[in-house]
Amino acid sequence: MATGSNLSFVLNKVNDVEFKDKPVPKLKTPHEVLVAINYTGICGSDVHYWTHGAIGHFVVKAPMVLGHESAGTVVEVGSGVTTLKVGDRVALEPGYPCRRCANCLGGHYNLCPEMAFAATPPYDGTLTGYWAAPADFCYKLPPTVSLQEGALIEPLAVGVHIVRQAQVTPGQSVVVMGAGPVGLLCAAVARAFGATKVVQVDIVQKKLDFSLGFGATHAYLSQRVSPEENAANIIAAADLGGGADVVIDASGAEPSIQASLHAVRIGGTFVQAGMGKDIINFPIVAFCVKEVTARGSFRYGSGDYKLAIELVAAGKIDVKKLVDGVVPFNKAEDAFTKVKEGQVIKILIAGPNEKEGATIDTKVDEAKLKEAEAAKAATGSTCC
Ligand SMILES: NC(=O)c1ccc[n+]([C@@H]2O[C@H](COP(=O)([O-])OP(=O)(O)OC[C@H]3O[C@@H](n4cnc5c(N)ncnc54)[C@H](O)[C@@H]3O)[C@@H](O)[C@H]2O)c1
Ligand SMILES: OC[C@H](O)C(O)[C@@H](O)CO
Repeated sequence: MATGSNLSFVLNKVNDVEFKDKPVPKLKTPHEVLVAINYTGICGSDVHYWTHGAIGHFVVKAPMVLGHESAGTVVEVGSGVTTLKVGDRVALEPGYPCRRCANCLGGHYNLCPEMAFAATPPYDGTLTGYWAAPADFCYKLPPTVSLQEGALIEPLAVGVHIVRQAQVTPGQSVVVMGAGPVGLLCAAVARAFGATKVVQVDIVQKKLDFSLGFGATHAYLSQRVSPEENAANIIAAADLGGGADVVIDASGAEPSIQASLHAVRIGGTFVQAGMGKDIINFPIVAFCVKEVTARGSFRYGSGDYKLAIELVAAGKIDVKKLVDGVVPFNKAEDAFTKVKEGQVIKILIAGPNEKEGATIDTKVDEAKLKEAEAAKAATGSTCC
């Protein structure tokens, strides 16, 4: 049961946020659980809604709670829930599809037109005390994965989906345009999938310096030259021969999308994940004569959260390295400012019922950890 406050971080309108105590949500079906939010990361989209009030046709027309990168602890379970119990620590998948349309039934629920996604207007987000959600969209964290890592499963699942769209296989070369959280995670996932050369590209040197200790094997600082020249430099920097097997755009920037089509090899794959300008100039002839396979990538779908958790549990991706700090709930606006100013890669906001100033995650249960290690030794599995 909920025993704390349901203080929420609400965006009223552009550059106008406030803390509001809202009623604790009620379970709407027997298949839902109530989760006390422990930690929430800030996504670029949260900051964009705060500073611009809209992303594309999603417009903030009424006050909306921000946040969708969260992990928490189950405090109540509906009568039909068999997979979770009170006390379980979970990563929240924050978008709820209709489960009935052709996309949902065809296995692509992330493309559901009826998707109710947290902190995408008109739906409230997870920077709140308690969150009611379908149990099957709450993923139990293995004892070896902390709640702070749990809050990073959402952006990692974005990276997993992108690299799956790219169909990266062992031994391939991958170029990732952009070294923000999404690009960094794409590079790390590509390495975990067996890519042997992963080139991170950005316009900010300090982001590239970080990338080399995270997922990338090579880094390239994009220059103010033509896209063809930047592509040639990328190819030379990592000795990619005729070009990269896969190029992922995680920047949304027009010059980087153009360079992508010149950096990919003949017959290679290009995935567009960055979301910048709606309309850009695209090097259509390079795309055509190389017979490039091009795919989009949107959020995450079947199996992406599960794999993201596996990658963290197995020690393949150390998401903690992305976290620059943890702030108490009442410092949420400062945290948003730090992200807006580019001072941090990721900053976590503790839930309103976490101890004031909580900066250290102590939620790993030692007994459960030993139990899991024994199970892992017996089965080779890393999952809960
Ligand atoms: N497809 C999806 O489901 C999905 C999900 C989350 C985010 N996104 C999008 O993915 C992109 C990355 O997200 P993020 O949170 O990492 O954002 P971010 O803004 O932190 O990262 C973008 C990076 O691109 C770099 N960049 C800008 N111009 C560049 C250029 N010409 N060449 C190379 N790099 C350049 C920036 O310096 C920055 O580091 C954004 O466009 C975001 O909207 C997409
Ligand atoms: O991680 C998923 C993305 O941040 C969301 O799609 C965002 O744009 C909100 O709608």
